[in-house]
Amino acid sequence: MVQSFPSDQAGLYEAYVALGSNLGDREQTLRQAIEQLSAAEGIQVERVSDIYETDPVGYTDQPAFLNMAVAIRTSLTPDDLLSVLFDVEHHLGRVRDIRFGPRTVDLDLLLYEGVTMDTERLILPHPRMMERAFVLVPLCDVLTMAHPLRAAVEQSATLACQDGKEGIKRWITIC
Ligand SMILES: Nc1ncnc2c1ncn2[C@@H]1O[C@H](COP(=O)(O)OP(=O)(O)OP(=O)(O)O)[C@@H](O)[C@H]1O
Ligand SMILES: Nc1nc2c(c(=O)[nH]1)N=C(CO)CN2
Repeated sequence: MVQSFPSDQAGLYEAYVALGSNLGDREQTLRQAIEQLSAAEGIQVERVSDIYETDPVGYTDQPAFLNMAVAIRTSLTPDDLLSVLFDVEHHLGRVRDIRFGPRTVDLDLLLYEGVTMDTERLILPHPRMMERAFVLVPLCDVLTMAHPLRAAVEQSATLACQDGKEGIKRWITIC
């Protein structure tokens, strides 16, 4: 089921995207990904998190990641937005082989307004976001104070970090 809620800017919806990279020049790749998102029709990048260096989670025999998140406004539907994320991954050389394995870049759609959906191609909110400090800590940077999920995200991020399962350190402060 898809639910949509009115946005405060006509025709533009608020969405949050997580980015990760652990192959090649990770920082440059993340910056290129954000440039490509900004250049895409129907997408405005509103806020950019700091970049964090994080221990690999899940499949651990791989290099450390750089992770970050962005808040965007978009006129695209969730499905069309996901297609843009796939295009950016493809342009930046993402090859899909090992699930949870190393990648030049990974872009996940975390939240799109108040939409909840569960299709074969797209699940919203992202099904694994609340258990991943490498997602939640950067997300806290770009969620506004007014966002209804902010307190829950902050609490989960704190717990995920305290558990000590995920080493995460601020790598570069963007602004
Ligand atoms: N919210 C979402 N954002 C991105 N991809 C999603 C989402 N929901 C479902 N998918 C689907 O998940 C599939 C696998 O995505 P991907 O290769 O990025 O997984 P992964 O990065 O290895 O693992 P994870 O999804 O846990 O980050 C994609 O083909 C996509 O269709
Ligand atoms: N630290 C970290 N670990 C991961 C990451 C990631 O982006 N950062 N992505 C994964 C697959 O989605 C699996 N594990």
